Amino acid sequence: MGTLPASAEEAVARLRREVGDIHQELVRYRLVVWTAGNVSARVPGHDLLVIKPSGVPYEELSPRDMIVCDLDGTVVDGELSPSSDTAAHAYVYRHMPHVGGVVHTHSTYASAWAARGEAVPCVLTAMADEFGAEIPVGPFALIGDDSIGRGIVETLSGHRSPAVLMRSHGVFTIGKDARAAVKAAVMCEDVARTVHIARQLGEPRPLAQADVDRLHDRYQNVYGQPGAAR
Ligand SMILES: O=C(CO)[C@@H](O)[C@H](O)COP(=O)(O)O
Repeated sequence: MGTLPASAEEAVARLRREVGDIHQELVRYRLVVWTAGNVSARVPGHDLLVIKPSGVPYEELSPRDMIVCDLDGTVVDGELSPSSDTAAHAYVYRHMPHVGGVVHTHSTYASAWAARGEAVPCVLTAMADEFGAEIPVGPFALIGDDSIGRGIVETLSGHRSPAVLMRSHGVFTIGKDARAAVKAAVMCEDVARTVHIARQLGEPRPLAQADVDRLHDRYQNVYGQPGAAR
């Protein structure tokens, strides 16, 4: 096991609290059952990430349980085993330097689209706002090496969406920080549900690309309070 640089200790302590606490949002928004989801955050200025421990019930998570890993997924600081998706999170951080947070869930409606290997079409203004496009499908990949991370990066690189439906598996989202990635996971499940319901009654109508662009620009740059997180 490596050693945690002294220069990272303050940021790690903060991220252990934030990452531990934000897992409750997965429960609150019903994105997970049992322990089937995880959140990580990049440690700014360091090739390190903070991620939840594998298989620990969310109600038992505490800041000291959070694991610090390097961007190869090797544990640097922590007593427990890191999430089984650590390799995927680490791969994303290595190959997408703008990403500060990664989330994985098996949320029901989004995972149903993943089971069909079908992208969620951009047919709602809320999708244009948050995703700026369809929510794409990534390749089927087995857990245990860089396959899932590679599929996430190959699908989302150059794509507006912060969410990808990994075929036959579930949702991975990215964001500038863990909160942004969690929000993307919440919104992904919401629109996956709405579009699924719409499709039971007919074919949803597509949005014009120009309208998608305008809506996305407004939401990403104007919506909410100046300087506040969206
Ligand atoms: O999809 C899988 C396993 O197939 C994982 O995402 C688990 O569902 C969550 O694993 P931990 O983060 O608790 O290790």
